[in-house]
Amino acid sequence: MNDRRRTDSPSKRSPDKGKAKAAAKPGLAARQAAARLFGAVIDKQTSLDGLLDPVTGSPIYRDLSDEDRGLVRAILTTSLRFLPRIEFLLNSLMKTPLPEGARALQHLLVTASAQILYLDVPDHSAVDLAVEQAQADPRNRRFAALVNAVLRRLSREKDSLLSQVEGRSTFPTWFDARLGEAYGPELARQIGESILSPAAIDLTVKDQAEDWAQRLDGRLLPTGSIRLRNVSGAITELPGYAEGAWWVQDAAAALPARLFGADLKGQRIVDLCAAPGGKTAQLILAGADVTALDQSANRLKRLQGNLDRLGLNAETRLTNMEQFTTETLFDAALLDAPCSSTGTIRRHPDVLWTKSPDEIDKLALVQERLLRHALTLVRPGGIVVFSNCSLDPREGENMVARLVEEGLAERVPLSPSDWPGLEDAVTPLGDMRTTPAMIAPEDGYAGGLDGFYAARLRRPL
Ligand SMILES: C[S@@+](CC[C@H](N)C(=O)[O-])C[C@H]1O[C@@H](n2cnc3c(N)ncnc32)[C@H](O)[C@@H]1O
Repeated sequence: MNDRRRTDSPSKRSPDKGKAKAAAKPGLAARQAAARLFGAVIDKQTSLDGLLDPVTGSPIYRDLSDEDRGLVRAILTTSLRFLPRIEFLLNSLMKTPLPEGARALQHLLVTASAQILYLDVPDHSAVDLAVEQAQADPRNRRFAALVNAVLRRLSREKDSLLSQVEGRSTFPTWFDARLGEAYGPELARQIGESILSPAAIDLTVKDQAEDWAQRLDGRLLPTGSIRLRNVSGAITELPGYAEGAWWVQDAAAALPARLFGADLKGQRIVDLCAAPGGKTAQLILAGADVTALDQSANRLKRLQGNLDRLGLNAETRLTNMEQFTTETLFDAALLDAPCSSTGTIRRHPDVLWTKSPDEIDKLALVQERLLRHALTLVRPGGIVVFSNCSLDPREGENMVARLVEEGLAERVPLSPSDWPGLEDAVTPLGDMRTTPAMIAPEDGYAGGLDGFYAARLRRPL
């Protein structure tokens, strides 16, 4: 339920206005901001969404004009999408590696290279501004000539350099290894390619999906979601938004709630990690009586706002689900657990640079704990759907296998024939596994799905 429009396209550049007073030259403030924010992602593992939040984000970003914000967003997402390729090329152009601690210089070079290689920014302007940027920073001043030489060469030899890195992995080495191990080299390669372009915007509609697809010039996907073409303007201005006819939800994110079945009338379902509420809304619409929990007050407020707009009701509870107990056990529970989010790399290309393998292993343990608790909240025979947006089986398949083996949960397998157009997403054991390589592009609509895992489990009788 992300109502804000995100774009990777650089806005037309214009002189920095108003707040960017420090800028000596038009466009310089945006480049300086891009390099510093890139450093915050790469060196301090700060999330890009957090940094670029228009209200609570970094002042470095918030102080920019709207147009510069668009440019900075484009530079950052592009730098992150193509980082290993950019670094490879930069290394190949330098006679000696940069000094170990020269992080600000590295960030400057990467963000300038992203503009030259992949963005619609005139090369000479990207080079000139990068040199000026180096001169304005005492840490980088002595490298200004190097910046000039390397970027000019990058610009001159762009075509041949780009062909050198075509097909080269865009992931950190550790993630490449994990993907290869989980999916095999070919699928891992396809998932790698998927990160190079931004994800499409998908909508879940309350009803009349075909009509809405027509009205919004969207493509009705086999998942039931509507995929939009390039949206120009705010998503909130589209027909149906104000009246609460639909909400933004990746097509894969709309699948886990469907594992309970289409008609949930009379069922009491607890949505344990509910905010911002996309899946809660689906469960309510299917007829369930929903209790929605989240431990974040801000996010629960967003969930309530979203449900209000959609005209839907749920009982909401601000609580850590691990401390939540109930006298009357629920018929079913959805646990859409906090995870590494590696399935959302097309939308969040910072994820792989802000998460480490150790963190993923720790998150898998948290999810296992949450799932064990979720199973105690439903009646014997009750269903628990576990889901997350990770591509790593440690957080999904492997963890669920342990609980099934222990006898704490029984799998209620999905049948591929119940998922027309998504048969490949049903695993041999009957779980749902989507990847960004699924759903081919068609008629100008982008392809791809977020990487999601979902298992339908039953509490044994
Ligand atoms: C992946 S998001 C859920 C997305 C949501 N199901 C949807 O479809 O819109 C995970 C949510 O779990 C919440 N969360 C994480 N740990 C929790 C816990 N122990 N108890 C309750 N909520 C938790 C987070 O605040 C976050 O909102």
